[in-house]
Amino acid sequence: MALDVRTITESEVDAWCAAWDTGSLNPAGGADAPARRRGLLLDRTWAAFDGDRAVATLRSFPAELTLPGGGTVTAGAVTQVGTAATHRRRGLATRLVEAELAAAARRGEPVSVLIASEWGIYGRFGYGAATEHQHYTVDTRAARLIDRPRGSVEFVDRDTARAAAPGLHARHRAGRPGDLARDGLFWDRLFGIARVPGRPQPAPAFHVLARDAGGHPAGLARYRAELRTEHRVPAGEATAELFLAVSRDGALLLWDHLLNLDLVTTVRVGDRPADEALPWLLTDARAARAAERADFLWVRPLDVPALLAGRRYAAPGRIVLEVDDPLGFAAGRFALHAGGGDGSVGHPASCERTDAPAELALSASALGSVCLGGFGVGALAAAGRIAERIPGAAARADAMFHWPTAPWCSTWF
Ligand SMILES: CC(=O)SCCNC(=O)CCNC(=O)[C@H](O)C(C)(C)COP(=O)(O)OP(=O)(O)OC[C@H]1O[C@@H](n2cnc3c(N)ncnc32)[C@H](O)[C@@H]1OP(=O)(O)O
Repeated sequence: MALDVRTITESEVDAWCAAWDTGSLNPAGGADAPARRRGLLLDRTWAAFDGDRAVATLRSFPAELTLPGGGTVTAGAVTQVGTAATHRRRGLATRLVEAELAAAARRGEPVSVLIASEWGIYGRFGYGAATEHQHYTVDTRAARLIDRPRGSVEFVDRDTARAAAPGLHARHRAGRPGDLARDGLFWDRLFGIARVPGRPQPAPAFHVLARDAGGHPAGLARYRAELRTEHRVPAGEATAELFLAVSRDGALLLWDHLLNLDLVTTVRVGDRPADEALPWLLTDARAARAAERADFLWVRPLDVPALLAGRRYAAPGRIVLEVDDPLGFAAGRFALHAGGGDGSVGHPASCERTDAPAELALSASALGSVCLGGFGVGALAAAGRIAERIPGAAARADAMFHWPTAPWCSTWF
């Protein structure tokens, strides 16, 4: 029987959730059926059907993605891609991804984004790894901050923290390429107000709000502590589930709080940027150990002019790019011209289709990797993933595309 790929109706939500549970190998997910319905946009919730049985899933939602320089584009954020083990390697995920990409292009979304469960899956569809993250473990006995923080930190209840979070995050993401806007449901789930389907309810946690010397909110952390001893010497661990600082003072205040918790000798903070400031805030950077640095957000360009003209560039310049895209969305030759502006947040740019000779040739996936400034054009060219048609073009583009703030997306979806 032919396998049908289409968006679902309201009456198919339970079947879709069950198919995702099977595809993602989670036998416990079904218990959360009502919680799962929240956040599903039916016209963006796809399934492959074998007869009337859903056997593969994919859904998306619109999310604002910050570009270098603070501009934003609407991204189609793709998640819950899964195929039942009985139906794998029959092209179902391919059909779902391609259907979603075509729909995203019709909706006018310049990019599609996702978090890849495995590196090897999504490059073939034109996605490229664009941001990185890493986890930190800090030995509080060795960690001393270089400056005394100015301002204050107070414990707040969960609802106060929940109320402060969106405003702080909006300030944070304005200056951080690669981050995504978060909706109310995201925050409700993070604070344990709404259930995260298929996962245990988060354990209760402490919330601290940092205020700068002027009394303005500058940071927010949510953390839990596990106390234990080694030979009756305290050896507790604190783990921050949220560490959101919008200024140097905000970061110093939150670190000062966490690193000085009595009975705690280890502080863990996950999902930090590639250019995390913590080591530079310590008198001994080795007190903070980074681990598991890895790709996080993958970007798939769909509308190249909208994407490239939406960001700012570190250096002025002109470059003609030839983008190879077997699916067609991003294919073509594009003239990018960056210049002007006062340079304080990079140079604005124009980007349009051109017949001029190409200077650099790259796949849609490679463009996805370099478009936020995290991975260098030079590095990809050296690896043979970007081809120079004119000597020196990669170095020129590298200087333009590089961005001083590493792209970072700490938003799991
Ligand atoms: C954004 C997110 O949701 S990430 C979550 C992704 N989902 C998971 O990891 C859940 C477990 N895995 C699965 O459900 C499935 O294996 C999927 C969704 C990854 C792939 O589903 P399938 O329907 O089997 O994919 P499909 O048949 O379209 O395969 C397409 C191609 O990708 C390749 N491929 C599929 N999975 C992988 C993988 N894990 N690693 C490398 N290549 C892969 C296939 O070999 C195939 O290549 P080919 O055409 O050259 O033979």
